Amino acid sequence: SACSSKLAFMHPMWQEPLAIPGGDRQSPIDIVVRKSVFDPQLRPLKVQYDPRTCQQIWNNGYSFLVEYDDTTDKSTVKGGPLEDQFRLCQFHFHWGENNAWGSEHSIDRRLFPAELHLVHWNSDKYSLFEEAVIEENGLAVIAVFLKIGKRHEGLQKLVDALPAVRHKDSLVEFTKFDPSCLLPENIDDYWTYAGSLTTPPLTEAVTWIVMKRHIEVSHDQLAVFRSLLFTSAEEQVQRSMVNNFRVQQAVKGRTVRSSFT
Ligand SMILES: NS(=O)(=O)c1ncc[nH]1
Ligand SMILES: [Zn+2]
Repeated sequence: SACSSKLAFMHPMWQEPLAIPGGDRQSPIDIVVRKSVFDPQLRPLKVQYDPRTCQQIWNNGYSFLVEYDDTTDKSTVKGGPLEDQFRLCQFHFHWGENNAWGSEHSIDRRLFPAELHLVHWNSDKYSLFEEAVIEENGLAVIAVFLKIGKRHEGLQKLVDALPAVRHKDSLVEFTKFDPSCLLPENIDDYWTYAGSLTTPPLTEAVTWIVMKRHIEVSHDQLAVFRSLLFTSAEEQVQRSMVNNFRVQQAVKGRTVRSSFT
């Protein structure tokens, strides 16, 4: 699927572009729990992923992306804060050089060692990711925090494939992976807010759905993430792919809603 290959992940992200589109609903943010507002109208999230739509993993010089076939409505999310049905196009992670930081969002300033993003686009309204990426209600990203703990058996298949995409622009076939194994058992408790992509084009098209419950991965599994490189095989100087998160952005007038009290 072209859902993310066309998105130029400029890096390092810390060279923030001068002009940001709109600029009043940027991501990521710190979620201040006591300022979030419980919304009883938020429905449970309905996630339906088909592992047969899993296609490949590639290193785009910013993160590694697991890409899904998004030409049909086989892997979708709806419900929750979403009015429409959204198609999964890819998932990726953000992580730190150590376990003290790495996530893009934080909860009352608490950072996690890593954060999973499952990226979906509004297939009720648009026919391509590229169309949806510039529209206000075009995208929905589910974020899940990772904590260091017991080994995540479902993640291991992905970890084992990472050495094959060590360098920027490397790609391998990767199939039959069900990303619902990366969701916490309880997906009914989440925060949601209107935000943006955290990598270029930084468009303000995202309904963020940040899970309250985290998942656990082992120290060794996360160490393999850190063995990836930002740089391509040809480059003289190799740079470890770590700290690939964006600086947090101002909340401005936004309200973060919670699906739980
Ligand atoms: N990190 S993010 O999920 O906001 C994203 N997905 C595609 C481009 N940027
Ligand atoms: Zn992301």
